[in-house]
Amino acid sequence: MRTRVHAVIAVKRLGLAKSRLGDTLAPAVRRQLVLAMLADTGAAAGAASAVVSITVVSPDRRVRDAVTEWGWWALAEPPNRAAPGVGGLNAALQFAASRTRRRHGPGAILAVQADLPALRPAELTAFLAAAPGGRRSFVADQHGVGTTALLQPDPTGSLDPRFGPRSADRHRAAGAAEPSGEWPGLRHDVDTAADLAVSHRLGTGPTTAGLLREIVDMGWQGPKFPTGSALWGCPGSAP
Ligand SMILES: Nc1nc2c(ncn2[C@@H]2O[C@H](COP(=O)(O)OP(=O)(O)OP(=O)(O)O)[C@@H](O)[C@H]2O)c(=O)[nH]1
Ligand SMILES: C=C(OP(=O)(O)O)C(=O)O
Repeated sequence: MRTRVHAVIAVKRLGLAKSRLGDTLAPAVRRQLVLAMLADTGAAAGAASAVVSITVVSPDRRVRDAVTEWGWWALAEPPNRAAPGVGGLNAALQFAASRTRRRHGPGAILAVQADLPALRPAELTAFLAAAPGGRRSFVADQHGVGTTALLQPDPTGSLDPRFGPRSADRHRAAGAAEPSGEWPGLRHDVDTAADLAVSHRLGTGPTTAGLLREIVDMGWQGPKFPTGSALWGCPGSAP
């Protein structure tokens, strides 16, 4: 597919984000990590040649302030009482897609997860090139279970995101294509400490790398996890 693509990214409240890292990272570090991964993911997505805009939707003002500083468009998420949890993510992405088109006009929409710190622009470019023109396409995560990116190439078509548990199956069942490609950075989202170690090995973008360096300086031993560091909520909980 060769066209201009608008990327949309959703981030929940920093205090709630990446709860599966809660046993490993102190809350302040976890919040920093969420922002660092967002910075690297968005920068890599924006550096892909087809991507012409980045919009981040979040109920958290700190996320929106950071995004504005980085030069992307920050959208406040409307309260979504009808569909909390995962429904909240899909509703947030639909909202961002519709506002993006209202702002920029009709165009292809790419929903990208916010936690792909090892994403390379070339991977996204390869995915976009491999995606067929007439239907939605998605990228399954490293486990083949979740979804890291969903593309609606039709400039006026609904994104119809189905993120959440077993979302790869759900996108497949909804008729989305699954172009093949290795794309390790595009497939490796970070949910757990083990995922973080994998992304670290793949090579993260500069903001996540800088934060990980700081954490190492404070006691993290490379991709292994430290014991006894004040930064880690649960000493010895190595992946
Ligand atoms: N704006 C918005 N983003 C959401 C919402 N729910 C999830 N997200 C984001 O969607 C992305 C994918 O979610 P997950 O990979 O499960 O990340 P997470 O929810 O931070 O991680 P856990 O707390 O460990 O489940 C993350 O960037 C979340 O911040 C929501 O209701 N609104
Ligand atoms: C919401 C999803 O992400 P995760 O599996 O990272 O929670 C998903 O894969 O649809």
